[in-house]
Amino acid sequence: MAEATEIRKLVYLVTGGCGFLGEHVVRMLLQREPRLSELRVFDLHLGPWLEELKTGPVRVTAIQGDVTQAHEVAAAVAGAHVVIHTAGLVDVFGRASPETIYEVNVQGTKNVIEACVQTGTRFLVYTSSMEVVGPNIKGHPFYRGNEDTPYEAVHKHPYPCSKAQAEQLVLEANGREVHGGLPLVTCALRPTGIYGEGHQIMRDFYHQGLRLGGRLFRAIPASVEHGRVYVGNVAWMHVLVARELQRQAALLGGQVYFCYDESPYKSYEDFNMEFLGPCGLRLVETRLLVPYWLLMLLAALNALLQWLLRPLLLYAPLLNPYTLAVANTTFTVSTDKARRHFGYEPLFSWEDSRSRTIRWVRAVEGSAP
Ligand SMILES: NC(=O)C1=CN([C@@H]2O[C@H](COP(=O)(O)OP(=O)(O)OC[C@H]3O[C@@H](n4cnc5c(N)ncnc54)[C@H](O)[C@@H]3O)[C@@H](O)[C@H]2O)C=CC1
Ligand SMILES: CC(C)CCC[C@@H](C)[C@H]1CC[C@H]2[C@@H]3[C@H](O)CC4=CC(=O)CC[C@]4(C)[C@H]3CC[C@]12C
Repeated sequence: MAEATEIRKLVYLVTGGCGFLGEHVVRMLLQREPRLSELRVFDLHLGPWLEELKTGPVRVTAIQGDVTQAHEVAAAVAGAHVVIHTAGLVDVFGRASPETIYEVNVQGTKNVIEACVQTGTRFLVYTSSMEVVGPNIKGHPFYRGNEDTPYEAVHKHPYPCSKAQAEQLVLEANGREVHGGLPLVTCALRPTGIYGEGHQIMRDFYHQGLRLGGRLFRAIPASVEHGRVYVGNVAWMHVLVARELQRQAALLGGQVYFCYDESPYKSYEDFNMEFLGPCGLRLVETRLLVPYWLLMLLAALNALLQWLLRPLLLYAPLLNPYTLAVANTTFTVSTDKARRHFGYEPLFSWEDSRSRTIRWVRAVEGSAP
């Protein structure tokens, strides 16, 4: 017992800790970070599930707050040893304005960095995204690329632009002197498309399939490959990199790492069918019926309708020119940088990730869309 209290001395803060990824990071920290004494969970919207975590040996502090408010962030960061900054506005559908996306993703990240500097917090892990690299607006494929693969990263959409700016801020902050005189140590993780328990878009596809009588219609050629990564492995990578950042600051500081695991490379739709198939949906081949030019036209029409209807209502369908371009461009990563630098191995095998996700989709069955 004395030993346990001696070991438990670290305070971690997870921003966005009630989101899809954030919840997994929070739970993973409680399971796999034995040196944790307090876990602060900061989010705009706190989840009721946090209550059940408050009975364990780690003090779980729920903080309702907004990353765009510098004073709220500084208050939450003060006294924390490590910050894992996953909070972000993930919007590629036009639900939020570009200004709001920048405010949350860029200004929010600036606030987190400044809070670390002001309060003396030394270790910052940022959840970036593969989107900071691509796919680019030209639709160039990124095939089995790694952190050093040259790629023309040209973006226009506010989400990837904001993530790229925020990532750069985090990396540039590495080495800055924090309150107390020691250097800040930062790094960024770049997940590809995350899937697993709690994945809202998977839930939407599932309900859409149910509404269409158990069918989904193929829109994208099966030859277009996407890199996907299981949420539990992304969470595990955050826990591990946060730990190793403290041990190997010189090696890990200022670095970026793609998040990867053993999930197979497949088209976005074929990959989703790995889970939706066993839950009773089937993918109907419609390539001949829906040619790509027609999809582009529909996507452009959706964008126009979104713009025209904006004063009256929010029209934000899944299909728009940006999501179509991303869905239709091969983007896969193949790297071992995280293994070499901090000994990362996926915690969940593909089989395990798949069965956990299927179990979750089955549980979603019957729940309201
Ligand atoms: N979902 C995906 O496939 C990928 C996500 N990411 C990144 O991972 C991070 C987490 O994403 P998800 O869990 O998918 O999204 P999410 O929307 O489920 O979680 C984001 C969390 O941030 C919180 N948040 C948003 N604005 C906030 C604000 N102003 N102040 C405080 N909290 C705020 C939300 O309430 C939410 O709980 C994001 O930074 C995202 O860019 C990166 C790659 C892929
Ligand atoms: C109906 C269309 C033809 C197909 C729609 C699928 C799209 C909604 C999704 C295809 C690829 C997804 C993106 C990709 O996984 C990379 C991402 C990384 C992030 O950081 C955030 C999410 C996303 C942009 C993800 C969003 C949905 C897709 C565009």
